[in-house]
Amino acid sequence: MAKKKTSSKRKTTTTKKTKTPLKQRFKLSNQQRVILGSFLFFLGIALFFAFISFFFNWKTDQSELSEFYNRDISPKNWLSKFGATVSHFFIFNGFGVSALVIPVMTSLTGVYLFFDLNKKRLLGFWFWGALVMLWVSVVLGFVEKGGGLLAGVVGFEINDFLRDYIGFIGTVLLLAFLAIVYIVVRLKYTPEKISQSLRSTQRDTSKTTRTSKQTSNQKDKEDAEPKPIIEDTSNLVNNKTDDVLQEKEKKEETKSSPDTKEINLNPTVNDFYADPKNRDDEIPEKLIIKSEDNPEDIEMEVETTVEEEVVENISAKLVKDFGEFDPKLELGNYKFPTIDLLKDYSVQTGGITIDQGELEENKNRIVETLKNYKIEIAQIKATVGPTVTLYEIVPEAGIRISKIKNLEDDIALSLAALGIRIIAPIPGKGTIGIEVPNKKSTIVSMRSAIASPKFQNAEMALPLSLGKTISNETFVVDLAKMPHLLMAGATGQGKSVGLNAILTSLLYKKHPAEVKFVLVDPKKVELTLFNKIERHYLAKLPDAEEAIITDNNKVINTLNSLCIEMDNRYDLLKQAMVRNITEYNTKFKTRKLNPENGHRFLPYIVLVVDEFADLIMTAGKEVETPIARLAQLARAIGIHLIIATQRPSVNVITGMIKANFPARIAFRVTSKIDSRTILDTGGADQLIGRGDMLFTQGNDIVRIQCAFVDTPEVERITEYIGSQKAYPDAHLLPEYVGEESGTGLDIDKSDRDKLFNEAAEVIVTAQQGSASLLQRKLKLGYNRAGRLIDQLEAAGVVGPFEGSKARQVLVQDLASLHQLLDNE
Ligand SMILES: Nc1ncnc2c1ncn2[C@@H]1O[C@H](COP(=O)(O)OP(=O)(O)OP(=O)(O)O)[C@@H](O)[C@H]1O
Repeated sequence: MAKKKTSSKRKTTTTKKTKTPLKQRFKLSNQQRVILGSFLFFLGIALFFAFISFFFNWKTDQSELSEFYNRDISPKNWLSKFGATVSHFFIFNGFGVSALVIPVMTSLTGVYLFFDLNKKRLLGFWFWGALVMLWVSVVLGFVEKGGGLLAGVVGFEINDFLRDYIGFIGTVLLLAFLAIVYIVVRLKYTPEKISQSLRSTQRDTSKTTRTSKQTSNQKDKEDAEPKPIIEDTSNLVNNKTDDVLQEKEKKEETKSSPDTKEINLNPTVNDFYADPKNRDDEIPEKLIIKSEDNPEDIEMEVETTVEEEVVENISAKLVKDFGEFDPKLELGNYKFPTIDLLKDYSVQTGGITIDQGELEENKNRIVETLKNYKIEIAQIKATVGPTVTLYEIVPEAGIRISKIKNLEDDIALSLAALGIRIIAPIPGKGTIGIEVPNKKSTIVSMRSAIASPKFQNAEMALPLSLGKTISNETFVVDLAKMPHLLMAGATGQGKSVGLNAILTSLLYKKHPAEVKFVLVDPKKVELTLFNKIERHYLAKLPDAEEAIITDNNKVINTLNSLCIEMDNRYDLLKQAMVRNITEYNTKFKTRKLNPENGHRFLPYIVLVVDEFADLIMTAGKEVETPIARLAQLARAIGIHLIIATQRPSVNVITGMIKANFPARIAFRVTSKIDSRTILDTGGADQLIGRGDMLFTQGNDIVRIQCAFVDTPEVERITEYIGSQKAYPDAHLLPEYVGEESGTGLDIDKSDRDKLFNEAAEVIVTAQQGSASLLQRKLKLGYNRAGRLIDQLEAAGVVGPFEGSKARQVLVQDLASLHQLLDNE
């Protein structure tokens, strides 16, 4: 038993193993194909001549067949002994006259192999050819007496056999039946088609007599339909009708094979136009439409155009083979932080409680205060938020809103409460809003902000869950749309918590492959917790030890490096012919961009600067320029800036910065002026602090209670992420060689880099003096490219360093460059 089992097992494995190699073994190389093809073609011709001459010489040659090895005897067959023997075998002993099919098929096989045409079609030819040959020889068996030239032995014997068993009539009927089967299956002729074709032939003949124009004999054959007729001048003329039908039948198969051209014998005009559309991989064909109904018989020549082969085909194939590129694959097992890492503060504070007494009291005070100013109220409505309650007032008819607006400060004073803000009117509504702080404020936990469906279902590039609005709705915005955010607020009002809330939002929603943070923390303590996720989420300069930047000098390098990254990304976008990072990444994911050409998946980069004022004070323009440049240009390529400052004074938030940061968050500030600097309007000075903030994205101002995330929570999250498998290093930004690291202009000619001349040519040709260009073109590291640029400067090819801008190229063209270098 056991033995049997093993043997059967072995059997199955061997068959499995041999299946593919066998197929491969029969796969001919191009050379072999051409050789075998031409051999078969000529063999077919030889056989044809041998067969033909056999009909004349068979009697004399037959007696000499037994003397095959005797060289003195030479048969009369045109192909001598070979011809006589083979013909005798196929014609006399085989199929008689119909054996002529064999040389035809042999030559045809040669042609198919030579041109590497559709093999399935060829097999069809062989199959039907063999059947026709057999059928004809059996039919000829009726007239053959005792085997011979007409039916051959095979035909005669089969005929004889059939007659013995089913008689003469039976044999005739059987053969007739087989003929019908052939016509229907192979030629696809039905009685209607035949009669139609007959009718059209009649009409055609009468027309031919009427007009002497139509003389082509071929037309009769082809005009199978009274509908518009398509004549494929390149193909059809020489095709037999059955070839054509065969092709139609195999339409599906031939579509994929560029060597066959299909034609519909029974086409409608739609078919005609649809066909070329579907076949973008074919050679152009000239088609002529002749309209039967048109008495003048106008010929229209239609040239089908060939669509260029598009790159998409390759990418589609790549996507089919490997699937879409998944940037997350490297950290495929990465787990997003869980919601339970965040604290639920509602347990502590008990959520928002509506104190009816407080509401009533406030209402009365508002009504009374307004009465003092002779403002009658028609209606009042309260919305209780986490920190403030909004009283919406509809004044009596005839009271001008501007009057209330002017009395804003007096009303606030009369209500005698800190944090009162009057919105007159509430945008989009005809009402006036008075925000009064709640006696007992509620903490909006980051947990609730993250868990809210609004955030969870947000389909945004960089969703931020900032907190809750006055009507208790979670406020979610897309940083990518802002596209940069300016944050200001006096010390202790919730800025750092706000930054943490922003970073936490992104950590909960974005995979490490999708977003990278560049963190600048001059205070050195606020963002240190994020060090733990350096190899997951942070980006840094190649030579930086710590990813979080605390040193102001390094900030300048990082900002300039980001500018280089921005330029590089723009170059990539340009090459990919897309307008923004989303389109670029989509194209990259669908494998339409080749990584070998420098293309890569681009993660979003979020630059967070805590304490911008400090930076501006110490570095001034050096910081302002790259920041402004990034703010102006970086939106399309996925670099977004979040800048926080304690001092929203005009020398910190300059006009240039302000103009490029339409989205702003204001925590409580100490003066109306500060509020104006940050928001362009008052209001931030009337906030109550502790995360109470105003957010604007250019138009409306929304009051939000910022989500609260405490240090231990951030620590838990960063630990959770940090303990998982990470990338080998933080995301590396392009190297930036600052001014101070330049080697000066006294570079010795003999110290020049080997690639100096090549680099000079690249720079002069592109008329762009940038190290990153050299990096890309000559595939260099940034340091070497930087050195080359310095040497080029020393040689007078490029101008001096101009901050983040590319250096000026001082040589106009290659001829001047060569002249310059030769004269050195
Ligand atoms: N959203 C909030 N909800 C509740 N309390 C908050 C919120 N934000 C801040 N606070 C409270 O205010 C305190 C100070 O906040 P935070 O450290 O963010 O201020 P800051 O503006 O960054 O101050 P500094 O500029 O001095 O660093 C926190 O410790 C916290 O108690």
